[in-house]
Amino acid sequence: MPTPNYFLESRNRAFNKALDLASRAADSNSSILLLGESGVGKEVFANYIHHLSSRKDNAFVAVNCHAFSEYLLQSELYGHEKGAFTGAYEKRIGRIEEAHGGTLFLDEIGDTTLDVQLNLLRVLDNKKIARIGSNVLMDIDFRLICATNRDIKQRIEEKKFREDFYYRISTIVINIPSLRERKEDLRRLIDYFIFKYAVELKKDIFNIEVEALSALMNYNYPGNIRELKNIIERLVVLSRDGMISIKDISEEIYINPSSPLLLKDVRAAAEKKHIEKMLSLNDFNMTSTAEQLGISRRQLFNKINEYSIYKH
Ligand SMILES: Nc1ncnc2c1ncn2[C@@H]1O[C@H](COP(=O)(O)OP(=O)(O)OP(=O)(O)O)[C@@H](O)[C@H]1O
Repeated sequence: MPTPNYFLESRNRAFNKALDLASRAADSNSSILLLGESGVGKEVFANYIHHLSSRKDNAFVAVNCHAFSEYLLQSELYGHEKGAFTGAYEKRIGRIEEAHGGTLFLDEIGDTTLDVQLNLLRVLDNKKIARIGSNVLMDIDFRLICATNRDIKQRIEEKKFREDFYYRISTIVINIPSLRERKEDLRRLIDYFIFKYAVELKKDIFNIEVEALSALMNYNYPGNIRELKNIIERLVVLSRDGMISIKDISEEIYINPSSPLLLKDVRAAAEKKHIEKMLSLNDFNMTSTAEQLGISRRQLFNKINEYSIYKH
């Protein structure tokens, strides 16, 4: 198994508590339930736990339960014999069987049906499975880690989640905070992803414009680390002359700040964008740009200085 590549250093109390629980639980065989919004790194945590455990040299098998209909999920999990149903042309090993000796990670467990939950409960109790279309029971040994971004307690109240199954999968519950709740880690995560993509994309990145950094630091990241990662990849791809620029940051990032933006900052950002656009349309001719903007050349010159606008 290759060593996974992720950044788990943190100055946040809740995140460090989650890390501490994960490492203390890693070597037991107890079922772990990871809770947190989409994109906070639940699969990364599951993988981290697997690598800290004595099962690390065996498989880590991840299944996204949300990605399958109930029927296909059962076949994905248990596998099937040739001819078990129409379309089963070949024998197929299920994901649970693949996880034998290792770790099974069931993502979006909150989205499974009561039948799927009941079957899994039996497997956990009996430690045996049979492929669909076969009566042969096989002994199976895996460590279960589940994750969800749903409110499971509410699903139980709605009778959409079996309470007995919930207790079975949640011996250890780990809450992973959203990125908004761990702002103190944001700067180092930004640097981590810039470095990661600079290496991957073979681009030298020397600097990040102050405005770009401040926009990234103020955004609220509803998609959490997944969103941050995508934004930085895009910025590194688009970077020129080793510089990450505010120009490549989409508007959406300004309009969803985690803390309210001052009106003067919003005004300044919009003004800067518009001046840049007009300068570029006028091929950086100061006289015609100033004329079209309805300001004097001197005022335009001051704005260019104030907003650090460069000709590219
Ligand atoms: N600590 C981290 N270091 C590096 N990359 C990370 C980290 N946490 C998350 N990521 C990256 O962010 C993305 C989302 O992470 P992951 O799939 O683990 O989140 P999730 O909580 O399981 O999301 P979902 O609920 O949507 O399944 C992945 O590309 C992952 O590699």
